[in-house]
Amino acid sequence: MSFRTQPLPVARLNRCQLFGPGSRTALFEKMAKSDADVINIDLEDSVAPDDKEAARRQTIQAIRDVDWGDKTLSVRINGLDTPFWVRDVVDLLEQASDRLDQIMIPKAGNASDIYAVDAVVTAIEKAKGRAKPIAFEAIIETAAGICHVEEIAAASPRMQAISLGAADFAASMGMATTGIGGTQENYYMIREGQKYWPDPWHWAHAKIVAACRTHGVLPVDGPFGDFSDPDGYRAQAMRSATLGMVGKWAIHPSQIALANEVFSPSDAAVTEAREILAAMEEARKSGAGATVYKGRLVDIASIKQAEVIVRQAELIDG
Ligand SMILES: C[C@H](C(=O)SCCNC(=O)CCNC(=O)[C@H](O)C(C)(C)COP(=O)(O)OP(=O)(O)OC[C@H]1O[C@@H](n2cnc3c(N)ncnc32)[C@H](O)[C@@H]1OP(=O)(O)O)[C@@H](O)C(=O)O
Ligand SMILES: [Mg+2]
Repeated sequence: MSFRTQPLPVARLNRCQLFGPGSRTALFEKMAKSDADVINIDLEDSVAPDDKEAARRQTIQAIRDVDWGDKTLSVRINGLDTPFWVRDVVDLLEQASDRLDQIMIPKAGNASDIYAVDAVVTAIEKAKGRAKPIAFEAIIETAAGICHVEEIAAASPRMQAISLGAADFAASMGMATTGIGGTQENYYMIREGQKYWPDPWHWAHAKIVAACRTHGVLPVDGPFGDFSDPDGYRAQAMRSATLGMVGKWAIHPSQIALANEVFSPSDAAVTEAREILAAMEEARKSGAGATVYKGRLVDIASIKQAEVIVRQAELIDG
């Protein structure tokens, strides 16, 4: 292990991030009552330009008036290339209550983008004496963002999560698809007349996980646009969980249970993880560094793998 140990991310559940436009006030109570761990009220791409002012005002009101329970409450501001983002940040910090936990920065391209938002947020927090510091999450959804994902993850102590925004990412990369997440029709291999569809987002997901784990940030899978395809959503979520992601966005309430299912370790997985830890403790007592568990090698690395599962289970059990 490098001398620089790997920091742990914030200890909170992030299995499902439910999105809803700040312009659709009728959804706020439904979002608050949902089983999502994180709520993202959107001021960006699900809000039409003419509705930006009203969406911002309605969102600030909802942060104050709606009972969001113990959810992580996050607002996606507009991109730094728009005329809206500064006013989004200033009004959220000056007018919304301390219930707001997090700001989501879309289309993050480099550390300077995070720095710019951090400078504005920090100044207003100091001016207002805000007790609870605002956390940040960023979306990697451009070619620049994936190239600079590590500096983005390290750009501020406020950084708590990073997601892949598949639609904008595909557009920025010039990918020949209009799909949002999941396998893509023309991205296949063929062998002996059989088609096999690999995951076109795999490399970006893996790069985001590596940057996040290096800097103690939660890696999260972004949207899956076809909410009439639960199997496709679940398959994408399971691939992301296997790669080390901790959750996935829901762009429709029907996706919440799917995300919670995939990103909550099964009872069998938790039992196995605890048994592996017990087997390794026995090995340690006998002075061994490796042992056999159900016919498989387990060694000190297996402890860390098992601890990931047990930690997640303990977060869920509260
Ligand atoms: C692409 C990436 C993104 O930007 S994703 C994030 C931004 N997008 C959004 O926030 C979209 C969120 N979803 C919606 O706005 C809606 O779900 C919908 C437009 C997709 C569908 O709405 P609707 O037709 O009203 O849905 P239903 O009739 O099926 O609704 C059934 C029922 O559920 C309630 N509902 C609908 N949506 C939500 C929601 N988001 N949260 C809570 N409740 C919701 C609806 O009111 C109905 O309730 P009822 O049964 O009580 O009537 C991008 O960044 C990238 O990848 O680059
Ligand atoms: Mg986007």
